[in-house]
Amino acid sequence: MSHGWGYGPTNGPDKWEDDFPVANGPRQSPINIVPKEAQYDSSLKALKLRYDPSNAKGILNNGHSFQVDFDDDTDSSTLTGGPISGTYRLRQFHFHWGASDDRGSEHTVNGIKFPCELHLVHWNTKYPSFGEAASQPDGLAVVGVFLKIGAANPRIQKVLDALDAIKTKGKQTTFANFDAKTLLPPSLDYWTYDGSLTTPPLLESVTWIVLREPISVSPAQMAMFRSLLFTGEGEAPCCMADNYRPPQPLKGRQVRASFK
Ligand SMILES: CCCCNCC(=O)NCCc1ccc(S(N)(=O)=O)cc1
Ligand SMILES: [Zn+2]
Repeated sequence: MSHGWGYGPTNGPDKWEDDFPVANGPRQSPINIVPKEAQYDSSLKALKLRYDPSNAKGILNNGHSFQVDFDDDTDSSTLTGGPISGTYRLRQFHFHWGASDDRGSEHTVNGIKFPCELHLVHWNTKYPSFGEAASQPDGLAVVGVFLKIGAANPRIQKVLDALDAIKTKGKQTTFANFDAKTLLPPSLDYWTYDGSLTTPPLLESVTWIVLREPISVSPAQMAMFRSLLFTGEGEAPCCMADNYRPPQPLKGRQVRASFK
């Protein structure tokens, strides 16, 4: 691919294998989750998410999505329990969404697409850094949360209010004192499976933990996501939307459920 990867007709998910052959690997993400085929595993522990709001650092338009970055120099914002062993540190969260409310999520449930999906990205502290962990089979753990259309979500609004300052690719601004735990639904019931990054480099290093219960977002809030641009300042503007990879072949993987 001569130009960088993206989500357009010439550089989108169907073209990623040109530069990233692992795109056709054995543990690619996302997947379609079929609850009836997920196996309840009583040995799965409850998720333990302990996030320190003071670790929030900044918010960045990276040209593919926007992400809120956290200070991951200490164990003050961590994920433990669930399907993982050891301690994983929160590095960033970001979203994937559609140009209309009928699509946008990466994982699907019984083939159903949600308008948006939140990813909270954590890395295994048995490795020295995120970059190191990202290349290990047990290096990353991403918590996925579906967003469904409903009442406006006051917890997301603080994030959305910052988007005006990062409209174009490469823009970032400070984003302090945010408790990512407030983005989680009441229930932490989850499905889990071994997968990958859903964007290049598509590394097969992610233990996926997808929450069963969605959180709400209003149509007006979805419009704010779509006000961002894929493009940089001074370029012909292209609205940031449909930044999702479609479900990938399961290739024999088992999806486990933490709930009956
Ligand atoms: C200093 C290290 C820089 C690493 N930069 C390169 C890199 O590995 N970036 C990967 C970033 C990423 C991509 C996709 C997801 S998702 N959508 O699967 O949750 C999560 C995180
Ligand atoms: Zn993601």
